[in-house]
Amino acid sequence: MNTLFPIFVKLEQLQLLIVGGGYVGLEKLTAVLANAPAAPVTLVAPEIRAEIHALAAEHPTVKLVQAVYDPALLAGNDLVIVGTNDKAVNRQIQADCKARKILVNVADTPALCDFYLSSVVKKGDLKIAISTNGKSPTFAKRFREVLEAMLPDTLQETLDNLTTIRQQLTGDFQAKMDRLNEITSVLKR
Ligand SMILES: C[C@@]1(CC(=O)O)C2=NC(=C\c3[nH]c(c(CCC(=O)O)c3CC(=O)O)Cc3[nH]c(c(CC(=O)O)c3CCC(=O)O)/C=C3\N/C(=C\2)[C@@H](CCC(=O)O)[C@]3(C)CC(=O)O)/[C@H]1CCC(=O)O
Ligand SMILES: NC(=O)c1ccc[n+]([C@@H]2O[C@H](COP(=O)([O-])OP(=O)(O)OC[C@H]3O[C@@H](n4cnc5c(N)ncnc54)[C@H](O)[C@@H]3O)[C@@H](O)[C@H]2O)c1
Repeated sequence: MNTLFPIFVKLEQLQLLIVGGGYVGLEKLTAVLANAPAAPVTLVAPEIRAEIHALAAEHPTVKLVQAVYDPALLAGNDLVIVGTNDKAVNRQIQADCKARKILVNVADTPALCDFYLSSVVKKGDLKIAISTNGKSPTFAKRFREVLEAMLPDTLQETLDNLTTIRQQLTGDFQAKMDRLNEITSVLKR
């Protein structure tokens, strides 16, 4: 059974620390910025890939710290993503986060993660997060591609129209809900 509970997080209002500046650090930073380009992110590692430096140059809220992990770096962070190539370091960071009640993702060890990153389908304001419960990230990626190809480009127009209707509807809560359910029922056909 997949017991993961999906939520949509406002990263602009939170402090994220990424530990590791290799391929995994790059993959996770790219995923974060693709969704939340103005998220405050600190990435720490003694060696940081050139692509990460390029991303930081484009995103003023990204701060790079060229250093080995130190627990003092956790202060003030709400979320931590760990992706160093040293399993013992990854485990230590996870323990340090748990001691401070900071939510942590250890990219190469699902059992140590408080949360997983998901594969994200985007069409205008619509966002669909996909998880396979950690069973196959590659399936999640492929299924994202399938859904992206399926969704019409007119979707944003539909959402904009529904927003206008939502704002203009009068009556009590129940009456508004009935009307919105009626209007959107065409989507089921
Ligand atoms: C969705 C996505 C989001 C993102 O990262 O942005 C994501 N992984 C993606 C891609 C991807 N990751 C890997 C491959 C190589 C092929 C393969 O292994 O399948 C590919 C495919 C590729 O890159 O093409 C390797 C890998 N990943 C994990 C492990 C460890 C393990 O399983 O033990 C290993 C082995 C490492 C090793 O062998 O050393 C673990 C996790 N990866 C997750 C998310 C979480 C579960 C999500 C879920 O519930 O499905 C979880 C548990 C934790 C986390 O990372 O949050 C993103 C697709 C984005 C997109 O394109 O849409
Ligand atoms: N979840 C995923 O999506 C996923 C995908 C591929 C690989 N992995 C796993 O993640 C790990 C990292 O892979 P990679 O390809 O990014 O490795 P990499 O060699 O490209 O990068 C490792 C990074 O960790 C940093 N580092 C090492 N010790 C550190 C320390 N004490 N403090 C801070 N930073 C430190 C290095 O400076 C470097 O930036 C591997 O164990 C790999 O198996 C996970």
